[in-house]
Amino acid sequence: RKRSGPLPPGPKGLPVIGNVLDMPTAHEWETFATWGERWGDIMSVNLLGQTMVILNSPKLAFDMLDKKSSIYSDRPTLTMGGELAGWDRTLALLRYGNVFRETRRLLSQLIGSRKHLEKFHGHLETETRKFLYRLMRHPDNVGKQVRKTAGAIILMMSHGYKIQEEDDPIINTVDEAVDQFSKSTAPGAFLVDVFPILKYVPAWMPGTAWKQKAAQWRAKIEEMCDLPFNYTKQQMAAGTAKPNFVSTALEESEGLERERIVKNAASSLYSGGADTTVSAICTFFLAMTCFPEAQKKAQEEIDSVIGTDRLPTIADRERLPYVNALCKEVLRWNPVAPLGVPHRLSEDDVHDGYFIPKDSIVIANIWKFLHDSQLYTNPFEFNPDRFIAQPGKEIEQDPRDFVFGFGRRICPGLYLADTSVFLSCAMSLAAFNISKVVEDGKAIEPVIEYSSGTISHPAPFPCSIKPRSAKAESLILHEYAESE
Ligand code: HEM
Repeated sequence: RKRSGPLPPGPKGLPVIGNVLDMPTAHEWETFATWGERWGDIMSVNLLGQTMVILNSPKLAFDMLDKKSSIYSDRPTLTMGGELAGWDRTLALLRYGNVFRETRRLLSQLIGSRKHLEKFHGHLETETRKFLYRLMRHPDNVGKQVRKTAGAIILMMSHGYKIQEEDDPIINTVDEAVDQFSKSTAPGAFLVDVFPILKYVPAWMPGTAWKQKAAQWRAKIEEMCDLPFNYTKQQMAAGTAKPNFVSTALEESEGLERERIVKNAASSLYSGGADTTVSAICTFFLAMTCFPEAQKKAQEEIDSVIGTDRLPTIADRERLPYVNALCKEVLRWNPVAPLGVPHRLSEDDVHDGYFIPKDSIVIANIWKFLHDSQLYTNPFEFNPDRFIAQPGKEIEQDPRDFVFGFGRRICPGLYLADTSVFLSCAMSLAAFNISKVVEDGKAIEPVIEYSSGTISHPAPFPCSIKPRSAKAESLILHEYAESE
């Protein structure tokens, strides 16, 4: 192909394999940020002939992925996670085209703006009150309670499904499937992603255990899509369905192709929404355990604005600037998707004098944007005050401009995510004191450690969660009884 400029700079690779051996295997965002210091904000690597462009500045991400989104909105094909395991039926890995556009249109009708979300405010508040109650009863497993709540919120909206308190079969299936997403799409975990031709190797050949794994994962993903969808169809047939995304979309239009699109769009809501929100809310609990000053300030604000006779609601949001700042800092400090999801360029482009060939994979290093000392003072500190107006100091950039990605691929669940994170943080702060676990008179310092992979989670950490007072405890019980 004729090049109309040089490729963006990057480390010199080896013949044929290019930079395959240079690629980091964990916390890639940190290595990419270090590379950026040497090679610049736009750089590229070559992986067996595949160009991968890494963007280390938000301006470039906006100029390319947002302003030129008509050509930067495809997704790369992932042989293991996408083609073989079957994640390519969900929106996050769907190729750019008509099915993609229709799926985005359907999701946008449901949750595409703050206005759309208003009709779910009551639902979100009720589920978050139940979350407080569950957490009070089982304070030793925050992650499990957060996950159950995210599932309860989304499955009601997507399929009109009310979860069972214990051992819900749909929650169990979708959680198992979602857990496989990061495993099956992890860069470099499977040789077949590097040499797609291997997918034709027969499954009986020795050394092909990964093929059986792909088949098992595929079966689980099918179950994840089918189980809740069949539930909704049965409810529709019996005339007992509560209005939900699937029933509304199927009433709008019929046919097998329509069913397929609606089924996959509905499971994209769960698979895209559950794990991400879970990571953000777990980060909140970790931050509150480690930074009691921020917690105290937020609680003082809630007490003075709302009092202690009720829990905060979405309507209180405007009046709680510090709690809002704290939520922004939760999204910034350790972002849920540090590298977003890779975009793919569908036509040759020239940007800032560099030639970017068609089919290049383009990665926005969101983690770097959020830890850039030109945008954030002491970026590694957890400091909600950076988002509060102070004399002589400008408010720092809203991390929500970055954390949800870019262009036509921007997260379709951003308003739902933003509202869920606010409610969980505000209500938990009003109800609980979150602190370090004390053993033999000594406070256990949590280790702040995050997993690699598309969705990054904090490693399990000890924390103590107790109602702030007897009054807070009876408020949690009362609000739970009301919501049931
Ligand atoms: C704090 C929570 C969340 C964060 C930080 C987050 C972040 C992201 C990011 C960075 C992307 C990739 C954007 C890009 O390619 O440029 C994305 C995509 C996506 N998100 Fe979210 N998300 C969150 C919550 C949610 C929720 C609640 C839902 C649904 C209910 C959702 C559904 C999706 C879907 C379906 C995609 C794929 C979009 C596409 O490929 O067109 N996300 N999200």
